[in-house]
Amino acid sequence: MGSALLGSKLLPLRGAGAQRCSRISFSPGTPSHTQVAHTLVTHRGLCRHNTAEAPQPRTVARAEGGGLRDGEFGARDPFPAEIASNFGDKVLGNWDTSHVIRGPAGMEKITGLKAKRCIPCEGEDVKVLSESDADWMRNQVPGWRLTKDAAGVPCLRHEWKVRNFKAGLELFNRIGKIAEEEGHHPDLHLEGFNTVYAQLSTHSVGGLTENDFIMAAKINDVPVEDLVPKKKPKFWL
Ligand SMILES: C[C@H](O)[C@H](O)[C@H]1CNC2=NC(N)=NC(=O)C2=N1
Repeated sequence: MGSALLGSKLLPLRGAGAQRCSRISFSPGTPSHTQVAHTLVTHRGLCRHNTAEAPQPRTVARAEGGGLRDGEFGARDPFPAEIASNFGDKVLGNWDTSHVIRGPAGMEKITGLKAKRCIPCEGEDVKVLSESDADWMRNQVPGWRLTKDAAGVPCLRHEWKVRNFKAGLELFNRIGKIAEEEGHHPDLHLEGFNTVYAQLSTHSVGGLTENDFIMAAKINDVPVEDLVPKKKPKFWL
């Protein structure tokens, strides 16, 4: 079985029958997706499927410079067996499923919303986002959904089930710490002793701004494993 090196992750490649992989590349995301330099690898080796054949010499994947060669990066070409299996009709998602291409681990620390800081809400640079911009940016804050608050103002909302009331207060504190650092504050609710929800909108302009998405991305990094109910191990008999 061959493998490819992307950043520091080794990706297993499952060949369907013996194939010589010349190059693995990755397809472009949505046009406005920030195309960042990926470590493009070339994989020279034999992607083997049946192990009956004698093992062939396999060169180690070699990482090349971060440039996007030939202007394309995308999923590797499908193997004949994958085409024959009609895999195109069986993949998950609908025609409009938007696939977010993730860069190598750690990249979001230097790009994207998490690396940004909120700007003063009263400044003239604070712009209300259009519905389509808000909808596109929502892709970068998994777990948050676009809705409206009680006053009908567009906002981002995230809900957590916590172990108990005390855990809910602790979650408030962890989120509050970020809000104080950023000078941008969510509305926090703790209901029924174990349901926390946060709503983000920019009150000074009565709508959603980039500040709200920056906060949502940072709140997504808050550790909650010790606050949410322990996952019960599932045993399938
Ligand atoms: C002076 C202070 O920066 C402003 O009042 C900030 C505080 N936090 C804020 N948080 C949110 N969500 N919206 C605001 O308009 C806002 N304004």
